[in-house]
Amino acid sequence: MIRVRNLVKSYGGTRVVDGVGFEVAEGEVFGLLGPNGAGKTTTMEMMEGLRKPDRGEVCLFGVDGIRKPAKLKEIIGIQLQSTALFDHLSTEESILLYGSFYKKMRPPAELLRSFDLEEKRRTLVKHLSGGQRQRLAIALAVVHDPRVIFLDEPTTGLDPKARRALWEIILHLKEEGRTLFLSTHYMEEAEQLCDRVAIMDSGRVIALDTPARLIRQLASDSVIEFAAERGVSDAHFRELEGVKEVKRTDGGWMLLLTDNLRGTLSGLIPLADREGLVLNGLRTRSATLEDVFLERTGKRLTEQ
Ligand SMILES: Nc1ncnc2c1ncn2[C@@H]1O[C@H](COP(=O)(O)OP(=O)(O)OP(=O)(O)O)[C@@H](O)[C@H]1O
Repeated sequence: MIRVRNLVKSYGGTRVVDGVGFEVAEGEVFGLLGPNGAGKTTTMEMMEGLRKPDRGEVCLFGVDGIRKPAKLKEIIGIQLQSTALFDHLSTEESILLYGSFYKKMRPPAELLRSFDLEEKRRTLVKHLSGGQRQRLAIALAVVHDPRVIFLDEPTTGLDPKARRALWEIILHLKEEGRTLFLSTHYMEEAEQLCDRVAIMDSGRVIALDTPARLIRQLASDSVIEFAAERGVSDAHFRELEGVKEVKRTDGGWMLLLTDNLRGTLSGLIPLADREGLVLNGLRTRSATLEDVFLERTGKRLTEQ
């Protein structure tokens, strides 16, 4: 089990991690979800023994991560936001090199197979695609068969196909019984992969539960979005049947959070006619983790 208690880290008088704590069970996929700068990487690096917290406790499977960071090395695998790969080594040579850093090593052929890199065995790292590089970075993180794997925004910058391929790999690592700890700012990724998520904002955990329970706790189950137009006051929208909240995002969207999609829509159309609203980009969707973040912080996790 992983136990983190009251982690605190400041830079130049600013607390970037401000009393973070949670527990992660063995075999769980646990996600840290939050916008850029929320403190996800700093939290993870303190858990990995790479940064020293000002205060707090980290215990991973009985190892005190703060006092005994060297002991952590054999039980954790880390894929950093930009794992340093050697461009002039082949995929297989990279695996052999990283394996030589540890007491125990998984057979390279098995790793190449599970990460779908068999055909790229002799290919130099510099010739790999973004998705292949990322798969190699994770293969290198598990070369010594660790119990816990840390993945820092593993799919950032990948196209949807490569992202899905990586999700398969992450779920396979879970099936092998490993504990996975990942950070992401993609709510869909957190919903798909994580058993539980801690949502972070400004150095604090503002919500922690399974994605389904977090979404269920919302007052509204559906969202109506359209391009916001000036001139119509929010009060008009608040009066529509079912509307629980009205938000305008920095990106120029109007969001109506409702527990009665049909009722709100049937009031919205006549309102638009009356007020001369165009309702550009009108769409409806079920509530997501994005809305959990929005409800708790008043901000959007990712601007569209
Ligand atoms: N070594 C450092 N010195 C000073 N400030 C730092 C340092 N490392 C991180 N920070 C600041 O701490 C805050 C949290 O950064 P962190 O990288 O943990 O956030 P994050 O949630 O992982 O964001 P991202 O998704 O961008 O990686 C940011 O404001 C960042 O600028």
